[in-house]
Amino acid sequence: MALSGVEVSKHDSKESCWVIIHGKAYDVTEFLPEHPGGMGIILKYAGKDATEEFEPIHPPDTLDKYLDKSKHLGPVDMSTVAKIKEAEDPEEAERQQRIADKPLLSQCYNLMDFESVAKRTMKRGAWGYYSSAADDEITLRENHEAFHRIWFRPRILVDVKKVDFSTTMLGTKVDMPFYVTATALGKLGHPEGEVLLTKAAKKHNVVQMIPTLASCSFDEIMDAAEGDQVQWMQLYVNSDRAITERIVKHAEKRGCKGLFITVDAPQLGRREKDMRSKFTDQGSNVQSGQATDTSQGAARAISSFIDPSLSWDDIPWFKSITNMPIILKGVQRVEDVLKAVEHGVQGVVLSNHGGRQLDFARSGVEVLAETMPVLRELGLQDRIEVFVDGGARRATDIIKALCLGAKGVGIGRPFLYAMSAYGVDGVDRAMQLLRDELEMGMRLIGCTSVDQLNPSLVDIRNLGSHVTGVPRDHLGHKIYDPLVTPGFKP
Ligand SMILES: Cc1cc2c(cc1C)[n+](S(=O)(=O)[O-])c1c(=O)[nH]c(=O)nc-1n2C[C@H](O)[C@H](O)[C@H](O)COP(=O)(O)O
Repeated sequence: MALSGVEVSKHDSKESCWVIIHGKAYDVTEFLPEHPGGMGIILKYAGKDATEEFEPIHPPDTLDKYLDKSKHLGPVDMSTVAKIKEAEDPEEAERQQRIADKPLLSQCYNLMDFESVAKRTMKRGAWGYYSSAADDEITLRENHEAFHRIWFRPRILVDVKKVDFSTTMLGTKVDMPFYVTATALGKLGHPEGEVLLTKAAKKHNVVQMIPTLASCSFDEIMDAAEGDQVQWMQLYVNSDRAITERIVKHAEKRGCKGLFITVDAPQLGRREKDMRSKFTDQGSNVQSGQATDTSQGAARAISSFIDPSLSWDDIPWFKSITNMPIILKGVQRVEDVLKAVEHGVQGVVLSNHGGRQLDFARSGVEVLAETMPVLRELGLQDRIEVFVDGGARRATDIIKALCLGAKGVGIGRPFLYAMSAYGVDGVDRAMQLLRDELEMGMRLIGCTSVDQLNPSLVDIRNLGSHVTGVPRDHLGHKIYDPLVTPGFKP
């Protein structure tokens, strides 16, 4: 016999707290103090239907995995549940209008177009989470700016009739030299979440990296893959190593072809747009003896499990629990690339986490330019695959990175924005646009395959200089220019 909404609504306090998720009631009273996201966010939905809030943040198997079966109270007759009246929210009404007025997908001509549409159409909390970066977001901007300090030295009079930009990454043949990097909480942007990225990656034969903090469950994302589609696993290492071992072994058993251990996030960065979003749940939560300050937005709330003690000493253990290639994601200087070679891992991602961690960390592409000459000098360039991510928005950014020696380039936000604004068709178009740009870029640089891309094709003399130009002389530019100011009488 299904529970009634009235019955559930009686359990709306810390003393007795029931919530409804996907039409079933759960007694979460005892779980409240352990919830990483704090008690407040659950209590806000005590006695009510919390599905909409729950969905983007938690993989579907969360309750089965973490809530004792005795607390699963069974189905609820949803016709008896009072709909949570979202007070008429003028902002939401305007947002819906912007969605209705958004440009046609065919009017998106580059990856930044998707960002522009997503910014106007996404919910504030979701936009805040995806777009945010640490502190003053200097590194976020530098990631893309750095590509602007790399200029091409194209070759001419090369027969570029046939251009092939396929390559291999960790032994997998891919059609294009980029991959879908791990970005958490896909359902914040689209109700179907990361499985849409899986579908688009399959269509364009590029690799998808599955995030630990995906909204979809790991198995859902693996199940969404087709045929011999290759996926990698991104791992945040849990303080409870038994959980980590279980996740890694399961990923290998399911056929993941790479373990990308995130090493730049002993704790998630302070991302102020995220902190200001509605995920900021007031009140704190005592969790295994430590107060969890949930006023740090979604990022902090969902990442308290991450182990800040992770160190080089752990690498032998990882090598003992898996045969997957191990790649360190978030390496930010050549000395650590050399240590990665010493420790016998198969790859590194030169990355600052999309600027979401340490502000003023250098761009991945600048670290790449520092790294590859040293590896070549030591004859180590074939000992390790070097990937880079952060700020890549054009195929020319990808080509620049490959000229400098990258094996492939990870792309994050653009695919999230494309998915959020236009679903799987958006991601498909984004990848198609990159395909078109790659064809043109390779042709105009005078190369017919990625193995021809080399440092002589780029000028990086300015890459390492972070000096900004002379501050723009706005006054002079705009006002004190008598020759062109109409009506000015000298
Ligand atoms: C945009 C974004 C990036 C995240 C990301 C979530 C978002 C919304 N998350 S995070 O919440 O914890 O920070 C992850 C993550 O799960 N794990 C990870 O290794 N990198 C994470 N990253 C970093 C990502 O893998 C790339 O390093 C970064 O996105 C590359 O920069 P662009 O976005 O400019 O392409």
